[in-house]
Amino acid sequence: QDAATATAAAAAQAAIQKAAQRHVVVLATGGTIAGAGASAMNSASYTAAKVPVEQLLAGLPEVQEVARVTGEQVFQIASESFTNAELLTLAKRVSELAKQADVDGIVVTHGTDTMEETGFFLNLVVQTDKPIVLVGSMRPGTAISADGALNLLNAIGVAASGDAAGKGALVVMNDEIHTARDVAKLINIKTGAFVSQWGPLGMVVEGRNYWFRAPIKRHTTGSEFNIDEISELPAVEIAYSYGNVAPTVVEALGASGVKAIVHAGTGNGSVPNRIVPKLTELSEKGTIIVRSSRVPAGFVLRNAEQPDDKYDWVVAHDLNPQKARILAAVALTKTQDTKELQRIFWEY
Ligand SMILES: NC(=O)CC[C@H](N)C(=O)O
Repeated sequence: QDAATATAAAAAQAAIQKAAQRHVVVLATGGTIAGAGASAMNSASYTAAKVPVEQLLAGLPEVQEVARVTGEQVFQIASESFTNAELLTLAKRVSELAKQADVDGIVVTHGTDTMEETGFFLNLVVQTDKPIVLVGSMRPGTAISADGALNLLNAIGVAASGDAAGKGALVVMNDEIHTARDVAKLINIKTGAFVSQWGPLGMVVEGRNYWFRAPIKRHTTGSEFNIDEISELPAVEIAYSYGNVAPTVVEALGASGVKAIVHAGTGNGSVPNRIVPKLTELSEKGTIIVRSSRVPAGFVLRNAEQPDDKYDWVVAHDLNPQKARILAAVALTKTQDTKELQRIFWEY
């Protein structure tokens, strides 16, 4: 028994040492994980995107046991202010690093507000099997029970582990490993903010990954999209529906010349009677209409609630409106054909 225990302990130690030799690059973009508040009591009132990556890593000496880590400050912003320009810059940098033989994994520190959008974008366009792990925090490092340190340590550990390879872009938060494709920020204020409606892929406990499932949708090396060939993203905007919604927003979006409108519909992607003729008019003129839902779980069925075949609309499958925006923009870099766009929405 003792011999077996000693052998297992030695094997675990050897695995840790091997992982510690792996090189993980931390690309820092800002958010609460780099936030600072006035006092330890400030868990929700603070300034995001203050602390530079060197300081984040210096405050976490434990990472040296997990990987050889280098930091790079890409941006220092709150993630609600991300634009397509930041998405492109970041994805191109991730792609470059992934091609380097001396890089084993990439971590992106990010504000939590739009982490699901950036994560899904990287999942779609970076052609690599190396782990890409997004991480953030809900409390700034200055707060009591700040969650950033363990989240970052876990993210670096996942990025350094061989077992995270080939699973696409991941989000590691609150001890859970999620596919960036499924995960969404569904709770604000609380540290358990991120939920995947189809469940997390696994958990990290005491530096070890425990996997329970793998993504089935196309991503990274299985994707037909490549950031190295994308220099611009077309304008795609979201129109939100609710009782008494006026056609003003849809009309303004149409007039602005957007390439696609994601309709964040009610229920199963239902569209108010006043909005339907506005959207059909736009799709007849060539604007792509993607029917999504403001309901955070479930999925939109083609030709249920609205005759998508007749109107030549696309349904967003289970993607929430903000993720549907990302996929529509990426897909439109390759095709304007609605049948092709619908295929892409089923497959990714
Ligand atoms: N918890 C957070 O990271 C939110 C901070 C900020 N709004 C952002 O998304 O960057």
